[in-house]
Amino acid sequence: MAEGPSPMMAQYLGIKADHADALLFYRMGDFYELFFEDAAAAAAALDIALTKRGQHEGRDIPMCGVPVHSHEAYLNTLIRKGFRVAICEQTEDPAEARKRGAKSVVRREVVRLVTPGTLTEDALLEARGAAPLAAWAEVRGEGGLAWLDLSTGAFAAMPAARAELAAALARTAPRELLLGEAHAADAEIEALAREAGAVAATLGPASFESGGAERRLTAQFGVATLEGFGAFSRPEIAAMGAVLDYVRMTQGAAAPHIRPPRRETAQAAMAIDPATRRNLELTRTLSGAREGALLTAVDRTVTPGGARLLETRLAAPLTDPQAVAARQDAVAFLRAEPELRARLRAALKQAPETARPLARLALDRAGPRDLGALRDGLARGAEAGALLAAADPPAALADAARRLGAPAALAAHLAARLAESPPMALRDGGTIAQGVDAELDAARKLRDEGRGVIAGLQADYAAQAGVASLKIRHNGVLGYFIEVGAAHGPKLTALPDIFRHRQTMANAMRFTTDALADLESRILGAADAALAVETRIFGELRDAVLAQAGAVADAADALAEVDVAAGFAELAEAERWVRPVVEQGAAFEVVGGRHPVVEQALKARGEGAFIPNDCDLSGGAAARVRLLTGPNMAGKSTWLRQNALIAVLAQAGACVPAEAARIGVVDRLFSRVGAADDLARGRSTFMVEMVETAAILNQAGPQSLVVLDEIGRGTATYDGLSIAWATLEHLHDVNRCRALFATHYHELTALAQRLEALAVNTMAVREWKGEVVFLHEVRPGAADRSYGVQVARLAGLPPVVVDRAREVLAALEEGAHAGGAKPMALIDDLPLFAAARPPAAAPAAASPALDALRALDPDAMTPREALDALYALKSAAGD
Ligand SMILES: Nc1ncnc2c1ncn2[C@@H]1O[C@H](COP(=O)(O)OP(=O)(O)OP(=O)(O)O)[C@@H](O)[C@H]1O
Repeated sequence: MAEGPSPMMAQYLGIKADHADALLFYRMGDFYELFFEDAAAAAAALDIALTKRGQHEGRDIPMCGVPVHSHEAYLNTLIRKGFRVAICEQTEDPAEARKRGAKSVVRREVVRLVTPGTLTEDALLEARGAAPLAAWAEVRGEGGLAWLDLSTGAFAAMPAARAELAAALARTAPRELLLGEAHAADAEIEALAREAGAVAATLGPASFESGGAERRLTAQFGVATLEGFGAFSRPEIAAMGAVLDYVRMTQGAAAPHIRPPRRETAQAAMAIDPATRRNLELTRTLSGAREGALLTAVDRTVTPGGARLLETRLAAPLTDPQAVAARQDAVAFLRAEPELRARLRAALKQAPETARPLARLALDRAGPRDLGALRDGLARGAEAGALLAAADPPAALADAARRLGAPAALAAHLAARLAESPPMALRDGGTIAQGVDAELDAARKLRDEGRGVIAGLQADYAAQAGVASLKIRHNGVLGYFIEVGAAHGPKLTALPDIFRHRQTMANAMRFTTDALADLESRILGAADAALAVETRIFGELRDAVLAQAGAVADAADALAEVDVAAGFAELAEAERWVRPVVEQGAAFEVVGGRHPVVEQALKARGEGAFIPNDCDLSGGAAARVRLLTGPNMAGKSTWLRQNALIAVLAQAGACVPAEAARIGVVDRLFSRVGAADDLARGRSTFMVEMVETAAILNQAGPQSLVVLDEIGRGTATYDGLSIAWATLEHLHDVNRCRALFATHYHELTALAQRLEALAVNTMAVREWKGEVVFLHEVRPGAADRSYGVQVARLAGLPPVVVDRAREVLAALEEGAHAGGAKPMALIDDLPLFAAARPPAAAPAAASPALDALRALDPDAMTPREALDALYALKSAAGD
C-alpha cells in the first residue's frame, strides 16, 4: 500500500528542498537528526552509526543524529571537511502544535547556515587564525575581491583582476570564496580557490548586481554614499554586496556587526604570489605545519587578536616607507622601555578576546561569558592604554592608547552589573551581580529562603516519620520529592494525611506533601522571576555594548597593534635584531644577516652558532644580481631565503636578524625553490618550475626582489643549463630587478664577465682528509668544484657506490680537460651517462636552444603556445 510521506517527513522534505547544497540538521528534541543522503554523508564523515527510521516510498530512511549539547564538535568536523550545514530548529512550543490537532507537526525553520567562512563560535575557530569569507566579482574585465571576517567584523576590498587573483587570495587567505554564476564552472578560478584553501560557493546574479549591492552597503552602514569609505570600483562594490547578501542568507534574522569597509590597494602591499609564500614558508612550512614557519619563529604576541594581526602584517608587508617607519617607531619605543613593555604585556596577557564576543553579541549568539570577556578585555585594555599614554609614546602608540581608553566607561558599566564569574548560559542563572536590581535580589532571596525551608522540612518530616535517613531530593521529572529506603516506605504510607506516594523504585520509595508542592511552586516562581530579570538586564547590557560597537572594535584593534609592536620589541631584544632602514629606491644592503628560523633551530638543537652573511644588491658599484655557487648542504638556500625574509620582516615593520640593513622598498617578491610536483593540477616538477619562472620573467620589475634556487635542474643538463642561462640574462637585462640566483651550473659564472651588474659568490668549504667541511660563509668568486660525491658520502651512500662515483668523476674531469676523446670508452660502459655527456666548454651562444629561447616573447604567448615552445626548446636542446 503506497502511503504519502508522514506529515513530519513532508515537512523535512520541504525544508531540505530549499537547502539542497547543505547537510540539514533537523531538530528533534535533544538531537539534530539527518536523513537520506545527508545521513550517509555525515555518518561517514563523522564516523558515527547510520541507522534507519521509518520508510519513504517503500524504502528504509537512513538516519543519523548528533546530540544538541555537543553538536559543535561535530559541526567543526563537517565544516573542516568542506560541508555546509543548515541548522533547522523547532520554532514553536510542541504544546502549541498539539493545539492544532494530534497529527500536526511542530513548526521548524532553518535559522542559520553554517559555512566555512561564516563561523563565529570559539569552538569552530582557531583563536590565533582568521577565517574570512571572500567574494570575487568581475565587471567588464576589471576584478574586485572583498573579504569579511564575520567573527570580528573586519571588512575590506581591493582590486583584483583575474591575473592577480591568486596573489590576492594568498594574501587574504579566505576559507570560503563566493563567485557569480558566470564563474560557477570556471575550473581555473576553482583551482585558485582550492590552492588558497577556500571552498568555492556560487551565488545568483542578484547577489552580485552592483546597483543592488550598493543599496545593501549604504543601508548596512547607514550612509548615503560609500565614497566616505574609499573610491571603490564597480567590481569591488559588487563583491562587497555579495558578501553582505551571503551573510544575510546564512545568518537568519540576526544583524551582524560589520565594520565600515576599508579599501586596500595592491600597490600598498608587497605582492607575494602563492608559490613564493609557500617556498619562503611565511605562515606554514612546505609540509603545512605552523612550527618551522617564519610566523611562528617571530610570534611573541600574547593575545589572539595580536597573533591574527601579526599574520595579516606578514602576509602583506607595506610598500610606503613612512607607514613602515610609523610601525618601526612603535617597536623602537617599546624596545627602549623594557619595564613598560613588561607591564603592558602582563596586562595584555590577562585581557580576554573582545572582537569575537562582540560579533557573537550582534548575532544574538552570545552568552554571559561573552559579556564577561568584554568587561575584562575592555578593562585590561584601558589599563594598558593608560600605561602607554603616561609614557609619552610615538604617534601610532598614542593613537592606540586613546582607542584603548575610549570604552572605559562601558567596561565600568559592565563591571558594575555582571557577576564576578558569569555562568555558561543565561538560563543557569547568576549572570547579574547582587545589588544591581531590587526585584532580582528579592526573587533570589525567596528562592534561597525556599531552599533553606526545605532543609528545615526535611528535619521535620524525618522526625514525624521516624526515619532519620529521610531525604528531600530534586530531579527534572518529579521536581522536589521525599525519598526513603524501601524498608522504611511503610512508615510513611502509614501517615496518608501527610505523605502522598509518588513512585516506588527498586530500593527506594518517593513521596510528596502539600507543603512541599507549595514550596516548590514558590521556589520555581522565584527562580523564573529571577531569570526574567536577568534576561532583561542581559539584553540591556547587550544593547549598551552594541551601541558602542565601533569603539569596542577599535579598542580590540588597538590592543592587537600594541601587542604586535611589543612582541616585535621583545623579539628584537631577545634575538639581537636591528631596525632596518626602509626607503624609496632600489638599495638592498644587509650586513651580518641571519636566517630567523634556521638560527633558532640551530640554537634549539645546540648545534652551534649561525654564521652571519652580508648581501649587497644595491646596484651602482655593487652588484644588482648575485649568482651563488657551492656544494650541496653548504647553505645556499639558507642565504637566499634569509634575504627574502629580511625584506618581508623589514616592510612588515619588524626588526630584522642582521647587524644592519638598508632596504629600498620591494614591490614584488618572487621566490622559486627547487619546485615540487603539482600532481593535483597534472604538472610535472619541471613544468611547475617553468610556469613559475615564466611568471617571474613576465612580472618582475626594477623594484622587485627575485630569489631563484637551482632553476633548470629538473631536466637534462644541457636544457637546464640553457634555461638557467637565458633566465639569468633576462633578469639582468630586461627585468633589471634585484636578484639572487643559486645554481649548480658552474658554467654560468662565465656570464659575470659580460653582465656588468652580475657578481659571483660561493659558499666557502674546506676539504680535510678527503672530507668536506662547510664553513657557511658567502665569499666572492666561484666554487672550484661541487663536492657532490663527498656530500653523498656524508649522506651514507654505500662506499662501493661512492668509490665508483669518484672513479667516474675523475675520468669525466680528465676527459673534459683532454678534449673528451679518451674516457668515452669508460662512459659508454655506463648507460646512465651515455645520454648526458659532460660539457666540453661553457655552452656559448651556439646552442640552438638558447637561440630559440632568446627569440621567445613570453608576454605575447598564450599558455598553449608557451607549452609548444617549451617542447620545441627541449627538442632543440636535445639535438
Ligand atoms: N649561515 C649558516 N650558519 C650555520 N649553519 C648553516 C648556515 N647556512 C646553512 N646552515 C646549515 O646547513 C644546512 C643546509 O643548508 P642549505 O639547505 O641552505 O644548503 P644548500 O646549499 O641550499 O643545499 P642544497 O644544494 O642541497 O639544497 C642548513 O639546514 C643549516 O643547518
